[in-house]
Amino acid sequence: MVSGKGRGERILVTGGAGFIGSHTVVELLRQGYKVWVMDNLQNSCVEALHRVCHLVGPRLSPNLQFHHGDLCNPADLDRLFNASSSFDAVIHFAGLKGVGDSVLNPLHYYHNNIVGTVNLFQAMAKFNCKKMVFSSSATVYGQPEEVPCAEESKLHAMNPYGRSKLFAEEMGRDIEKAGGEGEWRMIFLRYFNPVGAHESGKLGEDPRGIPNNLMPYIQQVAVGRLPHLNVYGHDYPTNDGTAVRDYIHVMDLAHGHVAALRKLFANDTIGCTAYNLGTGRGTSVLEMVAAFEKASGKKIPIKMCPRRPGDATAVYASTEKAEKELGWKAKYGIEEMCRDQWNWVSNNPWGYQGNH
Ligand SMILES: NC(=O)c1ccc[n+]([C@@H]2O[C@H](COP(=O)([O-])OP(=O)(O)OC[C@H]3O[C@@H](n4cnc5c(N)ncnc54)[C@H](O)[C@@H]3O)[C@@H](O)[C@H]2O)c1
Ligand SMILES: O=c1ccn([C@@H]2O[C@H](COP(=O)(O)OP(=O)(O)O[C@H]3O[C@H](CO)[C@@H](O)[C@H](O)[C@H]3O)[C@@H](O)[C@H]2O)c(=O)[nH]1
Repeated sequence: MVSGKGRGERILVTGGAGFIGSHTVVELLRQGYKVWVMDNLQNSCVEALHRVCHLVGPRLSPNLQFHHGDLCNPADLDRLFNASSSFDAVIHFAGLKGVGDSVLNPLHYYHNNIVGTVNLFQAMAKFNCKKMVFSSSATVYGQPEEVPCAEESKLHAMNPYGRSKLFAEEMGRDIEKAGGEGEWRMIFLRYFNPVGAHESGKLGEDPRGIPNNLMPYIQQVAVGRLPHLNVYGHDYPTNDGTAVRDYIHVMDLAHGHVAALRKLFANDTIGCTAYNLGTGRGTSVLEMVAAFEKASGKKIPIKMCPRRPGDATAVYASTEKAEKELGWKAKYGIEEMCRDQWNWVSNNPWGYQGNH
């Protein structure tokens, strides 16, 4: 069990204006860290960070600095590392995340996610900041041969997005191996399906365009932006025929990042280690729809459709390693995820920027 508050360590958070990043920044500030967000706002807006400041209040908000910059531009990284006299650790969220989009635009994904990560590693090496928490994904398990997915399972990417996560992990392992003992410390957090929102209703997921993922799609149906939910596949060998996933509350993820940071600072033999962040529980698409209807009091019309190519039947996490080594365990269930997601979307039906 790794515990204790941050002692003012200086943390660079790439992609910190995004969905998971903004929720994590709230927790980092509350735990006493000093945070620099670097984001090019290609899938987010600065309003999310204004709200973070509002949530943590005037005492802690001066500990957050925003730097508009692109990881694909090494000069942006150099400027930031120079201006801040380097960092104690980096949490690397920045990346593009659309599975289907990555199949259509592979070069765009490799450029942004791989070149961006190479540049970040180079800046970290140059400025001697060698601790990183990286946003990996359950996507590195591909179509899992066995569930629950354990960290030592075979890794297999099925699309350019997944390959960009797997390559980044492999890159990290190579860099760590090439360094001296204890020189680099890296934790790869493999998230399952992040959903929900901050309990205040001030922060949440605000995707651009038509959402690809289940919960953002449901939330837009609930507020009348979309007419119905397409349920992809109703002939899976599951209890109700729909696919099963491990949904995890974004605030549980935020706490998972704080636990990972503490581990990085406390343990000089961590090397490169991967942890699943999931609940260990599987929920079907129809169960998720029912839970959201209950939380919101809204009917979500559905249309049964064929399976979405590439989707697995059931994916959920083995959670033992994170529990044992990070002292972290998800607290929230699907009721709280749906409650907080509804609170966010009912207060912000058009996201951060109003009616756009
Ligand atoms: N949300 C999920 O379902 C999920 C699941 C598993 C893993 N992940 C990973 O977690 C991370 C965060 O995901 P999210 O859901 O918060 O996504 P998000 O799109 O909301 O946040 C990503 C942020 O990174 C920024 N960004 C992207 N490329 C950048 C670049 N080159 N330079 C600077 N900033 C850049 C974007 O503007 C955005 O603010 C991503 O790496 C994603 O692949 C997400
Ligand atoms: O409109 C929709 C959207 C999704 N689904 C289904 O809902 C389930 C969950 O889908 P989705 O929310 O898209 O998540 P995943 O396909 O499990 O992938 C997410 O979770 C992975 C594991 O973390 C990440 O790697 C991916 O980036 C992220 O998109 C799947 O069975 C989908 O077929 C629908 O039925 N209708």
